[in-house]
Amino acid sequence: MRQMISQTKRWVIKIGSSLLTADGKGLDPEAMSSWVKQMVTLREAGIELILVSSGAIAAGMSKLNWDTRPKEMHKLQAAAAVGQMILVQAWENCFDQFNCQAAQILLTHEDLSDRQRYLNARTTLRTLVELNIIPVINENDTVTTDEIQFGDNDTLAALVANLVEADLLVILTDRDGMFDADPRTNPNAQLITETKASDSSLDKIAGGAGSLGRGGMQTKLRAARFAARSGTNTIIVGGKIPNVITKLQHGEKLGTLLVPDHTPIAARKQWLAGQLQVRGKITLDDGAVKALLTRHKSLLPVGVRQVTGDFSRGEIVSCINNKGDEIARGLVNYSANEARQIMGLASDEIERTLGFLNEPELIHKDNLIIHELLA
Ligand SMILES: Nc1ncnc2c1ncn2[C@@H]1O[C@H](COP(=O)(O)OP(=O)(O)O)[C@@H](O)[C@H]1O
Ligand SMILES: N[C@@H](CCC(=O)OP(=O)(O)O)C(=O)O
Repeated sequence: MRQMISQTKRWVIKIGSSLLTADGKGLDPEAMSSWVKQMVTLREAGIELILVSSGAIAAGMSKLNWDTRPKEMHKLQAAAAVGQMILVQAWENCFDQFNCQAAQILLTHEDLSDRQRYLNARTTLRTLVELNIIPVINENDTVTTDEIQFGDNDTLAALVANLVEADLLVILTDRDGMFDADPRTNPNAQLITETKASDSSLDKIAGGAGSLGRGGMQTKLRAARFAARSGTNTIIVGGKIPNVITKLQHGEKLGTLLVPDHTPIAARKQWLAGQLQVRGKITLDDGAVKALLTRHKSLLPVGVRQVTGDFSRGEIVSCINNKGDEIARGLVNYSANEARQIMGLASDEIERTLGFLNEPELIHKDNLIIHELLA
């Protein structure tokens, strides 16, 4: 299986805060330079590369002499604003040493949730990669709010992997990979070398973050599942292992490899599945559940029993069965109020009831993603 890694052509490499900062004492330029050296070699071997780098808040905290991570959003944002400059300068210096060009991209959730902005981001990234420039991505922390932030860069890296249809997502972190228990609390924990990203037994063993990072193993596992949607393999691995990137490229069995078990889903559905903000819920009757899950049909108003929440046409809603389990998610063709008026009706009654007809379906099958493909 690891030999397959040496055949891959497009990688997203994510480096976490806990790794980038030498124990919270600012950035670790030596480590950064060593990763850059390996990335440049990878690039020279014809592998396209995108870097997702955390560390702005940690670098800012160190510059401001703050010992503990603040809880308040505005202070985190101030630290990120200070730190992002330091971070990107440090990367620029490293890439410069190896005569390699890099570019900064700061993304917000909205850049990936709006279809037009998603397409723009994809084109820009592709252009940079074609120009042999290595994009260095971080979340645009200074302008995000609680509700819309990715929060952890594991999720961001996975959505970027979906965006560019990467073959491999490498998550470099401060542990050698994912262990069968949190190694902070269990010294006998064993490294998991390879499994399916969908393996549900992993849910129990992936714990939260250390003091600097945001997500811990939980968000790395979620990221691997997101990445699996575009057929992307994920390796969670220790960034301090000497020449770790080069070793992975040569097929060495390091870290935890999480493999997808689905064939890649179409780009539009990938985009849909990556949407984190659900605006409402639609409860389906049993017939509609079956039509969606087994016959891959569109959702018609006739199969709807209840509509909860306040959403507009074009927003994302969750489809639930009568037990409240989510079975699908999709882009809705009618607002919540309109959906309430037409639920239970045949499609040819929509126009008579509302006075207009957008579409005969409440959610078209092309805009619907069923639960097995959701995280
Ligand atoms: N099962 C597990 N295996 C490995 N590490 C785990 C596990 N559960 C929780 N962790 C914690 O996750 C931390 C890495 O995540 P995090 O602190 O968010 O780092 P990063 O900044 O690299 O994203 C590790 O330091 C470890 O303490
Ligand atoms: N965007 C933030 C990263 C958030 C974060 O802590 O992410 P991670 O260390 O990857 O869990 C920053 O640059 O500080």
